[in-house]
Amino acid sequence: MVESIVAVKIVVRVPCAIIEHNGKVLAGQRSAALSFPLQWEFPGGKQEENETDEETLVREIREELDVEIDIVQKLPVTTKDQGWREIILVPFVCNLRSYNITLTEHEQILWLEPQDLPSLDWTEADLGVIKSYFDYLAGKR
Ligand SMILES: Nc1nc2c([nH]c(=O)n2[C@@H]2O[C@H](COP(=O)(O)OP(=O)(O)OP(=O)(O)O)[C@@H](O)[C@H]2O)c(=O)[nH]1
Repeated sequence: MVESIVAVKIVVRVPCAIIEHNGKVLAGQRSAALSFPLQWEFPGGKQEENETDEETLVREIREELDVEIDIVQKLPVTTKDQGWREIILVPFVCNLRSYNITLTEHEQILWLEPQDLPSLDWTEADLGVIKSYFDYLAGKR
């Protein structure tokens, strides 16, 4: 008998927010207790069943930062193969409706000038997001 093993890779879609405010961009430091501890990311999270990208994003930002956002622009996705799963990061440029952020998951947040974003230790997938964001900014000039 011939047996075959079919490896099924989990694909996880993760909308994330590039939040702009007064010319700066919000970066979130992941909790020491999570995967990729203390690395930096754009807030967001895994899509749940029957959600659109935008619905996931609004829900995750409420959960993580307790704040409402307006979505300005969807940017090209970045994919990251993590071996057992593939992450599809879906970045959105966003604005804040109010400035009262309460952190529920992140160690800390920083507001950075766009050109200073690469100075942080980002999760690998975010390097593609930062590039997409720089392309977006260049297109606006
Ligand atoms: N929110 C967010 N997640 C990111 C970014 N970059 C990146 O690789 N990810 C990965 O996408 C997944 C998002 O999951 P999550 O935020 O809902 O929850 P989590 O960290 O507990 O997930 P995990 O424990 O499965 O890794 C994580 O594995 C996270 O490491 C990013 O910029 N923002």
